[in-house]
Amino acid sequence: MTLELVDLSVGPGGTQPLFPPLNLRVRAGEVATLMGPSGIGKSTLLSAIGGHLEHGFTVSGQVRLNGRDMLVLPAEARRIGLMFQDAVLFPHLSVGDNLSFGLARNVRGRVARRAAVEQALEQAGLSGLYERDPATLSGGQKARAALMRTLLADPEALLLDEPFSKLDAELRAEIRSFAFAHVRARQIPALMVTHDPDDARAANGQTIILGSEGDPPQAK
Ligand SMILES: Nc1ncnc2c1ncn2[C@@H]1O[C@H](COP(=O)(O)OP(=O)(O)OP(=O)(O)O)[C@@H](O)[C@H]1O
Repeated sequence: MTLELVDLSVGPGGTQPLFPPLNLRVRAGEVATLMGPSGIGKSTLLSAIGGHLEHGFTVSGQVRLNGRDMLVLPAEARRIGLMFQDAVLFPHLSVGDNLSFGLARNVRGRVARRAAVEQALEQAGLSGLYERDPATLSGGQKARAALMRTLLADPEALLLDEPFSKLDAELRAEIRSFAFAHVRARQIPALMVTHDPDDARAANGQTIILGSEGDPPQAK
């Protein structure tokens, strides 16, 4: 699986794009890192790729996943998973029901769905916590559960928007390697926005600096 961005640019409609057209090819199992000054448009770019661009923004160029053009598809048809720093578990659902919510629709039947969630909980080191109230989980457990919920949808690419920035240093390293290990095991391409050079080093893929050609970020 490969994620390709071809001359991709994004901007508020009717004005200059936020950054020069971007060309990028992220290979299967690679975590590519996207860095750049605040306000340059990193999160907006991820939203365009995932299909969650806010009203009023326009996108030009192409997003190709396994050769298929994504920009013509609605977000739910793109099979692109998103993990961001404020990813929270739904407070009114148990931990297991949170994961079940993410589970791909093609897993049918109560028993099969329960088994898939139990297996995911085990992979995330959360065995036995199906019925738990998410509020009672530790920060690391919550982060692993949120990532598992995203992965259970069986995405063909993963977008990470500063997903570790609210975790302390030790947890950050743990959750980071957990996330990257899953990207490698599933052989999906991943694109991560971060301000932390340690994240980029750990990702060990390409690093793209938006706005590195001297273009000033747009005024906020
Ligand atoms: N809903 C919105 N309406 C209008 N402008 C917006 C909206 N969301 C973002 N912007 C503007 O678009 C530009 C890009 O924002 P974006 O959040 O993508 O930047 P970023 O590079 O991810 O920044 P940071 O590193 O601070 O998260 C900024 O100038 C921002 O003010």
